[in-house]
Amino acid sequence: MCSYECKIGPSILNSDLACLGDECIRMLECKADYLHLDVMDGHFVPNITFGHPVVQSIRKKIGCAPVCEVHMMVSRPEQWVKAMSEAGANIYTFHLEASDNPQQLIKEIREEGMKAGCAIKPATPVKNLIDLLQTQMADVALVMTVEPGFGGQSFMRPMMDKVRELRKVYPHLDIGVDGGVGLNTIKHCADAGANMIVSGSAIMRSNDPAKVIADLRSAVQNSIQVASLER
Ligand SMILES: O=C(CO)[C@@H](O)[C@H](O)COP(=O)(O)O
Repeated sequence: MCSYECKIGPSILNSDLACLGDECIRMLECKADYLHLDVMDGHFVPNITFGHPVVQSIRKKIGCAPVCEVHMMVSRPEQWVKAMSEAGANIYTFHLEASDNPQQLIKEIREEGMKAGCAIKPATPVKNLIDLLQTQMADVALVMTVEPGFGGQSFMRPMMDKVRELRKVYPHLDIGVDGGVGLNTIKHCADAGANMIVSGSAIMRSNDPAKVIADLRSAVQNSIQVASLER
């Protein structure tokens, strides 16, 4: 048996932000496993979204059970750990490129009661992330499959080599992909070994988001099953 499970996390970046709370509820009703909340500061990436006050409002609206990952596309990610934990985030995913001391940051995130995720941009070698994980294990490794900053970009298939490499070294780790992931690209992600699937426009812009989520899930589950049989 494979020891990782498929989890689908809609990115709400491309939703109607005027009704963000309702959009989050809609995604959970469509059987999303978690919500992926894109936090951007206009410095680490050329776009601005929202911070911990909005995360707190979302938490109030959705209740305490649903899992929220905050994807911190910000410089100095260590400065928001406590605030995001108090706002109700469950997974705090920072960018390796943005942190001076990622080992320490992972410890601080856990001390605040959250899971720690570490993301890498397309130009960052996967070796940098593996080196970090060898010294300080994280809970989630997130491979960006677009340049972070905007939804609706094209999937970068060469990033699957990074996912494959991570899966080879860490058979039990939660490995995420983020950017341009939809029904046309999910098989590449699933076959490479990704199990946390962040998908924005493919879900949010569909007339039947529940079906997109179900189809993404079965693609990943099929690959997990095949991988189990090959072992
Ligand atoms: O973090 C990001 C972009 O920076 C992503 O979460 C996107 O928001 C995903 O949207 P799609 O590429 O799936 O439309």
